[in-house]
Amino acid sequence: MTFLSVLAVSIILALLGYRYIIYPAFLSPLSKIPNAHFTASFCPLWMRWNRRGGREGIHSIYKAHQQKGSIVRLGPNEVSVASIDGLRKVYVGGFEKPRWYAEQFMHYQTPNLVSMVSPKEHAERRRALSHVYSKSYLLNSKDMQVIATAIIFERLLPILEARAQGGAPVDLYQVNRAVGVDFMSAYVFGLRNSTNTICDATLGQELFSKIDALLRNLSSGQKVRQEVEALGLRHCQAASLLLQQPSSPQKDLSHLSTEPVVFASLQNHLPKSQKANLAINPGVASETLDHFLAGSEGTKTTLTFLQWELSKRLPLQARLHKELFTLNPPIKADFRMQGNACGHRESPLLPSFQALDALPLLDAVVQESLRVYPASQAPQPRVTPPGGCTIDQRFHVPGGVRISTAVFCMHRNEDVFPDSASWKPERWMEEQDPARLEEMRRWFWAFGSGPRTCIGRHFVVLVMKIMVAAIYTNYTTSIVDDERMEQADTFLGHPVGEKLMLKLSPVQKSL
Ligand code: HEM
Repeated sequence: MTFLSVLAVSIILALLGYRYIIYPAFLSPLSKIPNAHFTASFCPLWMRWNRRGGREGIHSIYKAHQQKGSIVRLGPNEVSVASIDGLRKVYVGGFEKPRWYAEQFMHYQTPNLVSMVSPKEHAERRRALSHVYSKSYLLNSKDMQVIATAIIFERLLPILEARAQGGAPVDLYQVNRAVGVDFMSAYVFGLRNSTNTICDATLGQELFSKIDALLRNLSSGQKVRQEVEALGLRHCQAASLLLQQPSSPQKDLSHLSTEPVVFASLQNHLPKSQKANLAINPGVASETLDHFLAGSEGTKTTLTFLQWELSKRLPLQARLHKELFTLNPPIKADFRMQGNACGHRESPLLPSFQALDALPLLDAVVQESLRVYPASQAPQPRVTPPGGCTIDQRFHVPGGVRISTAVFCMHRNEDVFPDSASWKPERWMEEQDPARLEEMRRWFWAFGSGPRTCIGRHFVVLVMKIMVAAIYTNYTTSIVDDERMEQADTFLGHPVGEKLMLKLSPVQKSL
């Protein structure tokens, strides 16, 4: 080897050393940020190891925050923040999402709210949907009343009642998932076009195994994607037909029907030229399919953990039951069973959603379940803008860096939520200091914040409250089998055992 080639190799090695070790570890502005692991400043392998097999590495990130503060460096070009200032800068500030979202959440090769990158396109879509997902709209929605009446009295309670009478345990994880997707599909596509996975368990199994394969990137992903997209398109076509029919007054439950609320709102916001087109608009198809999938995934995790925690506390169930009986009318399952569990009958009315929403213990139970067991505990990544940003008034993060907050790290802050891993609904009711309560609310981040906050948040909270009220007005629950009830370290953190067997006992007998 000649002197010149040795010199050339040495220069190249020195440049590489500077580029990949010296600069990122000692000279980059990121070098001032504490490293989550001693290799994090120059090597991405630590986080890659933590993320192996689809994991999120959330416990390692949390531990790093506990030891090193509210901002930590996860890799040469990646940081995690867990502070109010961080949330304000990154999420309220509207930093862009990385391409990962588009790859993961696009349907029909067309973006939807979750996967949209362009802020203008995103703002237009939000405008089309904000109204029908707003709290005031949902709490006053006749469609939602009809949907809830049909699902609770026609589908859910007959099945639960049959199980409670027969003493057979119920897998609440499967029930919650079915309730979530049936509610969502009814609100999006109209009650007549909704799935009925509560009553049709075979349909449910088939649908949920496809959704799991799609969302968990199993090898069958491409074929399954086509099948799920075809299903979404069929729902859209049915919703489109429903919109074209003249509406008729509702006489009894067997003829119940509702608007395809979300589908209609999207159609109404299409430009005139596209409205006349009979083919389903791909943007509408992509958006509605995404909500359909969120409906299946969103409610099941938090609700299942909520029921698990309540099942360990009989006195709390008794308090909740008492509160639920103040509703007028209470959601009672006192109907005559007729042959098949899903048969039609004269139905009692539900209480108003405003009254349901105002119940303090119910609210605290749902809020605490969303705090300890949110559907996704994972980091929500963004990319810093070209000028970068300064976090906590101390740390400058340059442009083009992957930056994220994980709800797990916000909700497990011991200074804000003492004994943070414990499920204590009382903390939302018994805190006497308004400043501390306000602080808890500021750190509560189950639905994200800023322009990309969850559009379905008021919808899922309402569905969860209806569901908890329907069950705990009528039954007490106790655990039969809760094997592996810990939350998976994946983007969607379902219970690892994917089941929760509970015994339902009619409430009068046990309280
Ligand atoms: C308990 C259940 C749910 C939880 C905990 C939850 C949580 C979240 C979070 C944290 C985000 C923000 C993600 C980010 O910042 O990148 C989000 C976004 C979103 N969620 Fe939910 N979600 C739930 C259920 C639902 C449901 C049922 C829907 C159906 C409508 C839905 C629709 C969406 C959409 C469309 C976005 C994207 C919003 C945007 O980028 O503008 N979510 N959700």
